[in-house]
Amino acid sequence: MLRSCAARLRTLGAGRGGARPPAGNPGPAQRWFSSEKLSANDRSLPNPSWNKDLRLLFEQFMKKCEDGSWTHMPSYSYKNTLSTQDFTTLIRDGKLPNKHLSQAQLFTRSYEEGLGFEYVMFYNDAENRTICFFQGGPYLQGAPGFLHGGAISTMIDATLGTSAMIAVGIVMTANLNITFKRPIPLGSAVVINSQVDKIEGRKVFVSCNVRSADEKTVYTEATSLFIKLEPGKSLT
Ligand SMILES: CCCCCCCCCCCCCCCC(=O)SCCNC(=O)CCNC(=O)[C@H](O)C(C)(C)COP(=O)(O)OP(=O)(O)OC[C@H]1O[C@@H](n2cnc3c(N)ncnc32)[C@H](O)[C@@H]1OP(=O)(O)O
Repeated sequence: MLRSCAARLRTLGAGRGGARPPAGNPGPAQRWFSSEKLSANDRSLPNPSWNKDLRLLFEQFMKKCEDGSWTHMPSYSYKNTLSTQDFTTLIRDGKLPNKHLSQAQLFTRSYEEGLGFEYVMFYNDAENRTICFFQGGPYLQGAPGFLHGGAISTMIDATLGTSAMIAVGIVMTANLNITFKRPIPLGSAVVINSQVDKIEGRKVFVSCNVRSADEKTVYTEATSLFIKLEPGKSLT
């Protein structure tokens, strides 16, 4: 099952809004999410810290991958990989601190198993949607017993950013507007349901809500603007 989802994922191009790479010439989006070489380190698969709800949601959506309507997205810590090289090559910015880059890894994958961000994302091509199932661990506490607002904002940014990247290629967050409606209990599984609302030139408008696993409680709502990066343009 895992293999069939990964195979479908590899057919995704650099994005609907952008040009798809020619066959046999994988584009950057394929490399970020492809499980070809790194599957042993895939952090989006269940581990013992996942609670019952997170496992159930994962299993439900892996089943939905079987008919090709949804795609499971592998996820890695991106320690000094091709992905970050793609990014630095794209923006051609000599001022990037290479000394730190050698130690860099993806923020949301930098905690030990169960302590920080445990999550998995699935993507629906026809509906333009990315869904993230997320369980915040004990190191992400804000108010006692609840998830820190910055932690949920991080996962919202990551989910919306993934939606935007699938749509157009490499993007950065230009703005992110969040309404916190209810606090999220630490250790509970939540569903971040995002969609691309509109693409205007390099601007990608995306939105999401965050609900409890049973969908009864709406915790958070957000809208965001991502900008597709212009090759060769310095950002600093
Ligand atoms: C990447 C490889 C990793 C691979 C691994 C994969 C990992 C799996 C994925 C996880 C996903 C993570 C997602 C996290 C994503 C971040 O965390 S990004 C970090 C936070 N964001 C930043 O640091 C961005 C800082 N800002 C900037 O660098 C620049 O302002 C931007 C956003 C790149 C835009 O700069 P620019 O390309 O020069 O664009 P610019 O020409 O100024 O504006 C273009 C248009 O957008 C409009 N615009 C720009 N900014 C705004 C704004 N704030 N409000 C409204 N309009 C705006 C302009 O008015 C203009 O409009 P038009 O005149 O065309 O109508």
